[in-house]
Order: sequence, then C-alpha cells, then structure tokens
Amino acid sequence: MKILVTGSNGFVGSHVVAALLKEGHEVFASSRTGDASSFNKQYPTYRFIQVDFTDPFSLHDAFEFVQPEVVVHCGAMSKPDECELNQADAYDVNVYGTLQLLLNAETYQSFFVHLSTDFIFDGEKGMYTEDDPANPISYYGRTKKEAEDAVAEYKFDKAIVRTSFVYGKPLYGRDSFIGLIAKKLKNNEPFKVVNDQQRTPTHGEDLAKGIRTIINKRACGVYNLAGKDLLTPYEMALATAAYLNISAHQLTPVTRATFQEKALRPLNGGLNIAKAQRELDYHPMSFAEGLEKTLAE
Ligand SMILES: NC(=O)C1=CN([C@@H]2O[C@H](COP(=O)(O)OP(=O)(O)OC[C@H]3O[C@@H](n4cnc5c(N)ncnc54)[C@H](OP(=O)(O)O)[C@@H]3O)[C@@H](O)[C@H]2O)C=CC1
Ligand SMILES: Cc1cn([C@H]2C[C@H](O)[C@@H](COP(=O)(O)OP(=O)(O)O[C@H]3O[C@@H](C)C(=O)[C@@H](O)[C@H]3O)O2)c(=O)[nH]c1=O
Repeated sequence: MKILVTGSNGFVGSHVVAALLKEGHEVFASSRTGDASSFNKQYPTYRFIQVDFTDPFSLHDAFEFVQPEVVVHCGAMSKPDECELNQADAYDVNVYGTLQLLLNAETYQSFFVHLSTDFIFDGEKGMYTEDDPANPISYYGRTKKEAEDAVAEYKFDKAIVRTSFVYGKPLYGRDSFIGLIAKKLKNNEPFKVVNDQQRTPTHGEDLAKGIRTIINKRACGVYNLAGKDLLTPYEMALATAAYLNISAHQLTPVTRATFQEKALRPLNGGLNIAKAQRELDYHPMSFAEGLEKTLAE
C-alpha cells in the first residue's frame, strides 16, 4: 500500500517507517527538516518529502503528489515541557497541523492512523482502557486530546493509537529515556529519577508492528499499543543499571512534587492493552526483553 508517514525523523515515526518498508509497502516519509534516515539507500519503495504540516499550501501539494491510501500521523510537538512553555506552537503543530492533515486526507479518503498518548489521562485511576474518559493535566495532553477529537470527526476510516513512554534503540535522531539513563550511568553522573509516576514503557518495534497490523487489518477505532509491564522511571533506571552491571548509587529517587518539571505528568499512568491483544494479536515484549534489545552492543 501507498503510505504517508508524518514525523518520520522522530523516534516513533522512524520505527514505523522501518516496519512498513520491511513488509514491502510504498512509504512516503515526511518531516519538517531534511531526511535523517538512510532508507533511500536500502529500499526502492522509500521516498521522503519535506513538509511542514502547519503550512496548508505545501501540505496540499504533498498530498496531490502522494495521494496516500494510508496516513500514519506521528508528527507532533512531543515534549510535554516544551508544549507547556510554548502553548501557541504546541496548538499549531498538534491540533491545527492534525486538522490540516485530516482535510487533505479526506480528498483521497485515506485511512487515517493517528498517534496519541497516555497523557490525555489525569493519572488518578491508572491502567486506562480505550473507553476511560480523558482528562489531560498538561498542555501537551490537552493538544493531543483535541487532536483526537478532530480525528473522531473524520468521515473515512480512522484509528487512534494511544501509546506510552516509547523506548528502544534509536534508528536515527534522538535517543529515548533509556539511552539517557545508560549514558548517565556509564559516565557515573548523578541523576534524579521520579519514582511516583507509573508507566507502561513501550518498545518502538512493538508499537510499529502493532500499527502495521492495524493498517493490514484496516482496524478502525481506538487501540492502546503499550508495553505489558508497569514501572516507574526510577525502576526502569534501576533495571538499566542492573543490566549494565553498574552501581545505582548515582540514581536518586524523587517525586513529581520535588522534581519540578514544567508539565505535570500523570502519576498513575499506564495503558491496558487487552483490546489490542484480543483484536490485533498484539503481544509486546517484557521490559526486560526490551531493555536487552535496547542496550545490547
Ligand atoms: N515518544 C513517546 O514516548 C510517545 C510519543 N507519543 C506520540 O507519538 C508521536 C511521535 O512521537 P515521537 O516520535 O516521540 O516525536 P519526536 O519528537 O521524536 O518526533 C516528532 C516528529 O514530528 C515532526 N514534526 C514536528 N512538527 C512538525 C511540523 N510542523 N511539520 C512536519 N513535521 C513536524 C518532526 O520533524 P523534524 O524532526 O524534521 O522537525 C519529527 O519528525 C507523537 O504524536 C507523540 O505525541 C505518544 C506517547 C509516547
Ligand atoms: C529528564 C528526566 C526525566 N525524568 C522523568 C520524567 C518523566 O516521567 C520520565 C521520562 O522523561 P522524558 O522527558 O524523557 O519523557 P516524558 O516527556 O515524560 O515522556 C512522555 O513523552 C510524551 C511524548 C508522551 O506522550 C508520554 O507518553 C511520555 O512518554 O522520566 C526523570 O525522572 N529525571 C530526569 O532527569
């Protein structure tokens, strides 16, 4: 199938592009800056188009050129703290940008697969299902909820994929939080890590495979594609130290109250993946397996 992937330079987008290319799809990768990958050297079915999806004219031309059967929208302003501090930009990219993509996708009746987040929840309940009510506590979360609402109005086939704390070996571009922890440990640097925020860390390859299944099955609706283990970032850091056989003495557990972040993050996060397991045969690796895949030299 002919698939447009936005946010292809990003952590999630790069894994999605790789998984789709491996299955022989015709992939049009798109990001705001130049192509950060080397896929054009490996896959004849790969193309890259540089597009700012907040620019309606360039987006219109890109869609006219690609005429995608499927759009996987990974592009976003994805750093909650940045969104909290730059709310107009966050709204422009995460909400207005998504709206622009939806308007163009309607012209080609594309199947629209939208990436969303556990940060649309307030973290009171935890282990959220697809049916739980959203109540974002950060501006990032608010923009992602508004984007979901826009996708819900889309007239043609659509899927909303919620995920959480994506990690793994970066294919190119930025590293994940696990990579940051490993670097701090290897450099014997002190590192404060929150221990009161529960997450279901999701390996990028699992997420990408789940999205590929959604595309192949044209599975419409909301799906949680997350990891199966619930850990705090501090517990992830301890597991990383243990795997690397490095002392954890430089790791200090802190709380959301004492670790002053710009954006509030849900305390009891975590996504229940029972629906994806049932309907998509989605069976993610354990965090221990994911850690090994991420850190193996
Ligand atoms: N990472 C995570 O833990 C989680 C991510 N998600 C969601 O997954 C998606 C991807 O996240 P992630 O991979 O981490 O994000 P990254 O920050 O790694 O990548 C963001 C991507 O979006 C592109 N982009 C940003 N603004 C624009 C724009 N105006 N026009 C075109 N492209 C743009 C960037 O392009 P360029 O680099 O060229 O500027 C980049 O390719 C997001 O929707 C995020 O909300 C949800 C839950 C967890
Ligand atoms: C940098 C840093 C972060 N942390 C905590 C904060 C946070 O809970 C966790 C990860 O921090 P990060 O800033 O890397 O990630 P964070 O922005 O919290 O991750 C979020 O990304 C967006 C895209 C999402 O949609 C969410 O699902 C979530 O994955 O670790 C520390 O404890 N110590 C630190 O020094």
